[in-house]
Amino acid sequence: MTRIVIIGGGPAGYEAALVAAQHGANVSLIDSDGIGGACVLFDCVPSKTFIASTGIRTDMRRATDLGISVDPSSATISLPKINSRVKNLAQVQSSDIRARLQSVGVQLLSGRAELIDPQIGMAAHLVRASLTTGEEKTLEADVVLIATGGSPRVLPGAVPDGERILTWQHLYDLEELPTHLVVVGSGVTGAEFVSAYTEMGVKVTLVSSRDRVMPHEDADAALVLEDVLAERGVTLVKHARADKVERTEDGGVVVKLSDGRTVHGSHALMAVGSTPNTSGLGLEKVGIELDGRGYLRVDRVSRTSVSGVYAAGDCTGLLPLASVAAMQGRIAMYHALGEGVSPIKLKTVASAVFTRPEIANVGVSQAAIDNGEVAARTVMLPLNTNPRAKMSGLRRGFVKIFCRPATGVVIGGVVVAATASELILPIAIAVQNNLTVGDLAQTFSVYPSLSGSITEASRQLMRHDDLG
Ligand SMILES: Cc1cc2nc3c(=O)[nH]c(=O)nc-3n(C[C@H](O)[C@H](O)[C@H](O)COP(=O)(O)OP(=O)(O)OC[C@H]3O[C@@H](n4cnc5c(N)ncnc54)[C@H](O)[C@@H]3O)c2cc1C
Ligand SMILES: NC(=O)c1ccc[n+]([C@@H]2O[C@H](COP(=O)([O-])OP(=O)(O)OC[C@H]3O[C@@H](n4cnc5c(N)ncnc54)[C@H](O)[C@@H]3O)[C@@H](O)[C@H]2O)c1
Repeated sequence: MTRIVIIGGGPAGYEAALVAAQHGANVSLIDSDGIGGACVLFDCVPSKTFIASTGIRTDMRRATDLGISVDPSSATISLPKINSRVKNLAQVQSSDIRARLQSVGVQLLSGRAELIDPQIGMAAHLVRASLTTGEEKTLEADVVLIATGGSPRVLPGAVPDGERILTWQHLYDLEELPTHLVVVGSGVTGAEFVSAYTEMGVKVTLVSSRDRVMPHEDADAALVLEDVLAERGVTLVKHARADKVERTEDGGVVVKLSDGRTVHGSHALMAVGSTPNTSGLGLEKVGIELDGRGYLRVDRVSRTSVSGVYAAGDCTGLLPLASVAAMQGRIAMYHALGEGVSPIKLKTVASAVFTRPEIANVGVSQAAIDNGEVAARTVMLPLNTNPRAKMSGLRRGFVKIFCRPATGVVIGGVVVAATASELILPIAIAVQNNLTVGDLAQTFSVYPSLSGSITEASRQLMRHDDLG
């Protein structure tokens, strides 16, 4: 029986453990923070739960347009109740995963793990688990999976104190909403929290090192979001690199920018990226070197350079998404256990930014098409032409679809809509399965529905030769 030791219990680790145990391996999983990892306990799941509460306020604000008057400012927000809901849901999710792992026979250990091979090049590896009980346990493994995730990046001049200078992991401990939140960093994390706190009625300033929000996302989508945020009163400070964040005498914070400007607020949320959890793992004991940014290098089946040692998830820096982490973990186990496995394909990964409106995408990007990397036919259909959007009072958003010029095969798309994270699926299915715009166009969509814009956009993209 193959002995597998997994270090880290986030999506990469727990999905790998489930697959490996179901394929008959003897699996031990060691995690220092709790089953579900940072994803379930501190990052993805809590943020989306919090955003679900803020969405109620968005709907209240928009209700007036539909003829129902509710005053969002008179609605009482109980932050302690929202926070305890966030934390309870995370714990429940963690317990559910724990129960599933136990039901398939995975041995769960709570503590920190490191490799302790006595010499490089051993056929089997040794892992020492320093358990939270104070005991130490040494496990022998034919296969080790490192799935240790990442942690919020800390700027030397802006060390979070958990009270006023915060990482996203501190937000659910606040007893009151900030009066003026300064969000430093305009990546996906920053954008999601700017949107969420703005919808809660909090004054928000966004400090962006670039000239726009979410520089890595679709530029048209980012523009829609910038418009919405400006309309909601968000101040965007562009080309602004934060050097320091300090507490002020009045109890607030000041963000000091590298060009001498300052931004004052009641709280600062540092959303300046993450760093991989790859120190203290004993990697030198097996002969693994990290890349220049501290990530573990892996190939498309999650192998490191050392036989029997795999890595998956945010510690590899491949694409920091829960879905990708889980897939990397599963692929590692299929490969290690000799099952047939296809290398991971990032071109088919669908992802979403949970702002209001949401932004979702899959496949090749508009930027890759515009700069000539990929040849494609493209269409962008504004949502305000969609009957269902009009009925629901949705003014903003669009559907973009990209297809191969000759064959009409769908290679990517972007959706900006309140429910873009759901609407992206038909395009993702098309990309994954090499379907054509003809296939999408000939599919019945419900009338009236937002997904009707996907079939309509596909029709607009069809040429006579797509008709088959
Ligand atoms: C604010 C935020 C929101 C996000 N929202 C989304 C989203 O909506 N959708 C999405 O797909 N992705 C989202 N992500 C990204 C997603 O959370 C990560 O991609 C995902 O958590 C990666 O999973 P992982 O298994 O690699 O690591 P993690 O979830 O970080 O888990 C790693 C675990 O390993 C443990 N560990 C570390 N070192 C050791 C050690 N030496 N011994 C034992 N255990 C150890 C850690 O304590 C942790 O529990 C979000 C990220 C952030 C920051
Ligand atoms: N909904 C989701 O799926 C979701 C949500 C959050 C995060 N994520 C994942 O996590 C990844 C990382 O996102 P992120 O936003 O946490 O990190 P990021 O690294 O993408 O963005 C951090 C931003 O902070 C800026 N920055 C860095 N130092 C700065 C400084 N001193 N002053 C001002 N700005 C500074 C950077 O230029 C960058 O734009 C995403 O690409 C995504 O894969 C996913």
